[in-house]
Amino acid sequence: MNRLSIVAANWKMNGSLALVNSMVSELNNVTLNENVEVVVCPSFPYLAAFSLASDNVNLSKAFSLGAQNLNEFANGAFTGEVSTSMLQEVGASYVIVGHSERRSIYNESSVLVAHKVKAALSAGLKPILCIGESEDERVAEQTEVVLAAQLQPVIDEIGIENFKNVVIAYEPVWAIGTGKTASPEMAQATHQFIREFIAKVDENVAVKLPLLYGGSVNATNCEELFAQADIDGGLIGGASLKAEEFKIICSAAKGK
Ligand SMILES: O=C[C@H](O)COP(=O)(O)O
Repeated sequence: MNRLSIVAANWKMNGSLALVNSMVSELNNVTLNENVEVVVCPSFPYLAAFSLASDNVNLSKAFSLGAQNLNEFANGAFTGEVSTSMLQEVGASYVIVGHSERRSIYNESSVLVAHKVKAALSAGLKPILCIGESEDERVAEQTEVVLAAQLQPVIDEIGIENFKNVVIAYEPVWAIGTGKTASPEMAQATHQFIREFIAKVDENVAVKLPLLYGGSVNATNCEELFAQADIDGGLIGGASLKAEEFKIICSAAKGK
């Protein structure tokens, strides 16, 4: 099938220059399976340092740099914001968009998320588009409705053909940072729904789309999760800050 698997580290508002340097040298020793890419997304101030440290050790091209957010405008009076060209200039090639923490804490709507996805793509950055339901929504059996409502504005904004440069991360909100991972079967069923949702619009795009799982992935549960037919790696929070554990997770990913 030849579908890329991706393990993406979302450091959130954690980390330090020391972690950047130690992580780069640890990652330099990881053996990845074929067709696997690892993306590290530290906070904005550490992007350039990560780039430089990777260049210094000549880190394999299978390791990429990503940002955790972007502004949808090219430049201007947006204090505290960061543009796509700035991200590119410091070496980022991916950017996380629509993480549930941005949606809930910073009130980012699915329409704004769609604009950010478009801005990322226009600048040649690959968006890692996060979608996921809350615990109440799952209990109310609204998961599929919620996911469809998060995906549709992006499809409308960028057109399905542009999903060939998009990565989707399914992260059930109730599993993020809680230690409550979705069971591999539950995660697989939801990933299958997402792939079929995209396939209804374009089957070729759906087959190649990397679908990552996020939510309390760790060294113990990663193998079983990544073995599921529609799970193409993970978006890793807490466990991505511990080099030894993150290395195990990276090695568990296999291209499909
Ligand atoms: O972006 C990463 C996710 O929010 C998962 O975080 P976690 O692995 O700490 O649960």
